[in-house]
Amino acid sequence: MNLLIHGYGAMGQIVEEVARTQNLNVAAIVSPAGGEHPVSLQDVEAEVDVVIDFSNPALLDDVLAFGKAKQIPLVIATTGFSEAELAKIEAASQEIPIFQSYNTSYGIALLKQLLDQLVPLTLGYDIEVIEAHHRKKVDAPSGTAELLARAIEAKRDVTPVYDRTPRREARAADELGMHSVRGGTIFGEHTVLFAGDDEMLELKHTALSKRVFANGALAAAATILDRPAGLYNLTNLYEEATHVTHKRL
Ligand SMILES: NC(=O)C1=CN([C@@H]2O[C@H](COP(=O)(O)OP(=O)(O)OC[C@H]3O[C@@H](n4cnc5c(N)ncnc54)[C@H](OP(=O)(O)O)[C@@H]3O)[C@@H](O)[C@H]2O)C=CC1
Ligand SMILES: O=C(O)C1=N[C@H](C(=O)O)C[C@H](O)C1
Repeated sequence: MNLLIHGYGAMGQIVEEVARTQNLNVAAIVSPAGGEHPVSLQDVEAEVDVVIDFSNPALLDDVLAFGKAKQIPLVIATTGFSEAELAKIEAASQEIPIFQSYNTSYGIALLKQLLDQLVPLTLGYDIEVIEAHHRKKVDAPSGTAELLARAIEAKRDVTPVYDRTPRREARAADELGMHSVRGGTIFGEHTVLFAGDDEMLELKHTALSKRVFANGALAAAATILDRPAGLYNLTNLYEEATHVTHKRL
């Protein structure tokens, strides 16, 4: 697998490190910051089989154009896309295989499976999503919090509420509160809180390093390499992703 890493910030650098420990060939690195690497996908000359993107939504058009021109699969792990940008990803996936997920850890895939089963049983409980990340994170709420919100919305008639500041009124039953904490070096915590009368139930995922995301992205890359065009995520790659992401580093 000749890998191209697009975005060479905190995650791009960890993907490179993990790829090398797995003896994968990092054929090219594109770093908008420059340095020793090309700053743009247009400058890549190496033979590439798959792209792993941990960058910024501003670069989405470049990533999709590159994948389509080369007819190679993309792993898009960047967060913070608008609905229009997600629609562009879906449209491009008609031409090439694209794995897109706001969280590439296996634990979040498991959490989503749990929510699919649990949320229909929680009528009468108020649901809130609380996420915490490092001080450098620019998007809020996290992509994962949005992913979890979509999973909850699919199973219960709730509407996300991002800010209660301008209101002075009691919480409605159909609210889905979304909360972001930023500070320090927190790798990523996501809690789904079910608050009932005189009791609370919490489902919580904690990333203990950034390697968990790199490992999942590499597993996704290996898995979609030979897939037909289409849009993939950890749910529809569930079976295949299981054994790969559980491999010990
Ligand atoms: N799906 C998942 O499991 C995970 C997703 N992520 C997501 O991946 C993305 C990257 O995370 P991380 O590596 O921590 O972030 P960093 O800020 O450390 O790195 C981002 C990279 O994108 C480039 N970049 C940022 N903004 C722009 C811009 N406007 N135009 C051009 N280039 C830009 C940066 O270049 P420069 O250095 O020049 O600014 C850098 O190479 C984020 O969206 C994050 O939420 C992160 C972890 C897990
Ligand atoms: O920026 C991060 O660090 C992370 N971003 C992703 C998100 O927005 O959900 C995934 C993970 O939580 C780390």
